[in-house]
Amino acid sequence: MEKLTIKDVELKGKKVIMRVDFNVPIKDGKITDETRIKAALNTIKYALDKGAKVILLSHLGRPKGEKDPQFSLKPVAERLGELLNTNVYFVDETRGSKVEEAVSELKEGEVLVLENTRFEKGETKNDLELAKYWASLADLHVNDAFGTAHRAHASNVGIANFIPSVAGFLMEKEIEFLQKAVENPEKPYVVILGGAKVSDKIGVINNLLNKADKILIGGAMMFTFLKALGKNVGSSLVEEDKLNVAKEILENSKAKGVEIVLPVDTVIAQKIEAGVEKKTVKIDDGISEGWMGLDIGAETISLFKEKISDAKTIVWNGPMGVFEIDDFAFGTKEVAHVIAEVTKKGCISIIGGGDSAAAAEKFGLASEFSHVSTGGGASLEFLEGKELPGISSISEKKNLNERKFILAANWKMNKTNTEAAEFVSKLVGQIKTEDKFEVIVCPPYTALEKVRDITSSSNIKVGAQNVYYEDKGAYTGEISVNMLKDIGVEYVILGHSERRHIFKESDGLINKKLKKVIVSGLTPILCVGEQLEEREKGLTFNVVERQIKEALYGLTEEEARTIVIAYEPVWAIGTGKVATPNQAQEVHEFIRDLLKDIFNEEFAENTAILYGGSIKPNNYLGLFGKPDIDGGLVGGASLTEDFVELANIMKEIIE
Ligand SMILES: Nc1ncnc2c1ncn2[C@@H]1O[C@H](COP(=O)(O)OP(=O)(O)O)[C@@H](O)[C@H]1O
Ligand SMILES: O=C(OP(=O)(O)O)[C@H](O)COP(=O)(O)O
Repeated sequence: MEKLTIKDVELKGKKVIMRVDFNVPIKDGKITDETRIKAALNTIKYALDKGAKVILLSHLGRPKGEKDPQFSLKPVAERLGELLNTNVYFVDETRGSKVEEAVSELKEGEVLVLENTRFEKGETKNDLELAKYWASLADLHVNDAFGTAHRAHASNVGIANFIPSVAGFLMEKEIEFLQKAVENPEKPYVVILGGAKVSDKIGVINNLLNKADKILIGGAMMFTFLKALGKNVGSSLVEEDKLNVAKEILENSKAKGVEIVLPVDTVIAQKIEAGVEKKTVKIDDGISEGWMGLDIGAETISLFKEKISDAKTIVWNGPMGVFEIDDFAFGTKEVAHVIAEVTKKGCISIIGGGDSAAAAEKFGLASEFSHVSTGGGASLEFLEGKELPGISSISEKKNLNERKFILAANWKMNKTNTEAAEFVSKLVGQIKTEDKFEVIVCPPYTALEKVRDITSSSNIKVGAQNVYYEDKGAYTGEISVNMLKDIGVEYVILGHSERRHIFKESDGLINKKLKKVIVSGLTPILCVGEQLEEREKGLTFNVVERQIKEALYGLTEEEARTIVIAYEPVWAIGTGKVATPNQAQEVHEFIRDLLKDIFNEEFAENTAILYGGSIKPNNYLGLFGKPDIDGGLVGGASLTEDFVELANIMKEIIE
């Protein structure tokens, strides 16, 4: 599954709330490394050039949910204006009238920075009320904050519950490079780990043991491994509680045929300070008490160079020594140079880590790498194979050969024949699906034939909103399947919540209707969904499971194969309340797993599961961007030209 990016959506005139990671080091009010600001410029400029009204959100440092001047984004906003060479508005608030006024005055092509998101208590708690507020300021969310992707916060994750969230260019690039390193790295694949803590990197090492050919370990973390091997490491930085873990990793690496390369010499000193006495000792000779290893030695640099020389993929996380002090920067510098050299020969080299990136910048080598990640923790967790919440919350592109996608209109008891003919004639002229998805219009019975006549020259199909299961007879007011087939109807909605709760249709009756529709060669759209009090009692899955099992009772896999399912939470139908994309996805996933249990994996994967309930153009991308939502059963919005906009949204994101 690929993520939707800013390039896949319309921006002109839209209010775009963009989450960036401007968490830059600031000393005495001065930004000491602006890598992260520069990394976001492409996306910001693109949005502005397309005529969007851009509202930037970011955190800075770790204020504890209250205003703290030392963490104000004001200096960042000023620097951004210089880098963009344009006026950047700044509001020293995170919500309220000043924010709303500034947003309302924003013109196309202008940018506004709001104050530090972490001045809000709800930010780090992923408070949905706060997320909903920020979402209310805009039409679209662009997530370009890769460095924050391992955090599930309101401004990068919660917000995606309320408006569509797409990836910015930085996010897209980070995912592309790190995915390559995790999923299908070209070999030989060499991982170089350093930095201060084994505990930070254990997950990476264990995950990469399944992929890497060699893992080179420097930095402070080498001493935990060396001590685990019985070496005397003096007063070097060791994580005593990780000695067994280190032993396990060394054992695992042998079992997996991965070569773990440890330093053979180290530069030692008695203090971490510039200008102190230092010397190089062989690891096998041991380090005296009071001395600590602060860099890898010359022999180790040669050894690492030889191990790196034929690499086709390199991931580097963590400096080889205390690179901030020149006395102990040589190992990091030399390793960076070697990586730059092999990169020139076609190796894919990725730096994943804030300090490693800073080291590359320090030696003027950052541009020599294939990719320098802007996220330390985020790239680490990505390399560990973890799912990052700030990535999974971004809407996904849909792939044509995945399964059938459908946009269905349930007009309910609306539109006379004349109104129906007039409206559907417009739809025929405006809806172009490019064969990417099915469009079905379900008018009242009285308009079925007329609508079928008008749509027969298009690829819009027609469906009924109900049917009876008998072929004919004394069933006043009912319609038979044959009557529908006779006028070219192909789909039938069954079990809609209004049929169930207003007209008291039972699961048993729905089962009979479903069988009749299927045996007659029409396609059923089976509606299921819980009522508010059932959801509040935590019975959603129980209700949906019962409705599906009862409806499918007695049907073989072959007979049920054509079925379409529509999950319509009753509390969201016609109420203006819409299930959040995550709420809907959760139930869709449950339904797909239930179909797997009832029939099999293939059946479940091939069944279209539509969402229904207050779908509107401003929430549809977020819903349809979820992996198990295959389209919509649209009520109110299908009676207006919003329906055309919904079709256009689907066209944009199905590739
Ligand atoms: N031998 C060492 N002894 C003590 N600290 C070290 C040593 N080698 C590296 N470090 C420290 O490790 C820190 C960076 O580690 P880490 O945060 O894991 O890197 P990254 O941010 O790239 O993931 C640096 O501040 C560096 O000074
Ligand atoms: O600097 C960051 O992470 P990193 O130090 O792991 O690169 C991100 O901006 C996240 O900040 P946080 O770790 O305070 O949540």
